[in-house]
Amino acid sequence: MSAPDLDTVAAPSRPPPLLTEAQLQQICRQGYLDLDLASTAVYKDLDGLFANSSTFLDLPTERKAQLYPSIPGDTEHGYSHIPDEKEFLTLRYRPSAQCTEKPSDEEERVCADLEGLMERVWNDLARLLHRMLHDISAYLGSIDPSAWDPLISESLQLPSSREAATPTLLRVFRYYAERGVAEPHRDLGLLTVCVTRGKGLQLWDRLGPPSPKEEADRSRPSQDRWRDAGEITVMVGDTLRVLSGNRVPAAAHRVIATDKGRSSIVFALRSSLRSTIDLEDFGGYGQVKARVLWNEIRKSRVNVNAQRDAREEQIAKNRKGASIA
Ligand SMILES: O=C(O)CCC(=O)C(=O)O
Ligand SMILES: [Fe+2]
Repeated sequence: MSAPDLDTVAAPSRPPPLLTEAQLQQICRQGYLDLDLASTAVYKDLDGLFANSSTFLDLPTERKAQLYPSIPGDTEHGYSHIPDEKEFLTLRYRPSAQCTEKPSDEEERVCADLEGLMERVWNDLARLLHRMLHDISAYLGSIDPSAWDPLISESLQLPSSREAATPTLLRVFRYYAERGVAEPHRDLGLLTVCVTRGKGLQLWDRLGPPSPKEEADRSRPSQDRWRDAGEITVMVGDTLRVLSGNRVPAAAHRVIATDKGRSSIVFALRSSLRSTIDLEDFGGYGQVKARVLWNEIRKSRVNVNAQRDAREEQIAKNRKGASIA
């Protein structure tokens, strides 16, 4: 047989899979997956971001809040401080300089480095998760791998303004020693990457063998299925669970307090609220507005990063029926 004429051979319609069969099986059955990114460019940027965000978080609280103001009660963009628990900086779009007190040269340098790194990490992790969504769809067979494109195309690069933003976010956390926690929950979006320095993040193992206590009392699952997360974990969120027709579970996780405290970088890829989702592309019927789906999933949830009194109020409201998530 003669060699094919390469000029006439069509390029493959999508890249070869990033995840192995075993990794796809793991994430589709367990809802989470450890990733090794040590040899990739984004790993260096993640290291840089840990160092740089730590310099930023060492600034006085008042300065951090002035440099990256957040809307009161809204933890989804800007600097947030939960007294005695944790602090974090969230970006959903490129921040505009709006600091009322002029930044010092040193602050300007720290913020410019921080924003540059956050933008690079955003773009790289968005690409990685986009590719994972393709792989998961091809693996399941019921979802058109390109079905995700209209939901996430606006989130693949850090949006340039608040108007262009979607719910997708990148966040750097500092959990205080002995106090920093996040209650057990599932994320709302499609896929979340958690990069962790120090122990504290734990995932609920749906598949592990039952403990002797569970064996003894099968009606009451025990608490010992919490497993420490590895350095980089990708977790399934509830939007992906719903759009997969419950074929892929969302990962239950929590952060427990540790004596040293902990730092983490979290990138949560979530659907744009402007699209209409064609459920036929996901193996279902009809259409749903992305905003309606988002609101349904968010209903009765406790925002684990809200101020303590807001969380307690939400938990009390949900006490009859809904779970913390
Ligand atoms: O800090 C982390 O690694 C995870 C935090 C978390 O689960 C969340 O903010 O949803
Ligand atoms: Fe989470």
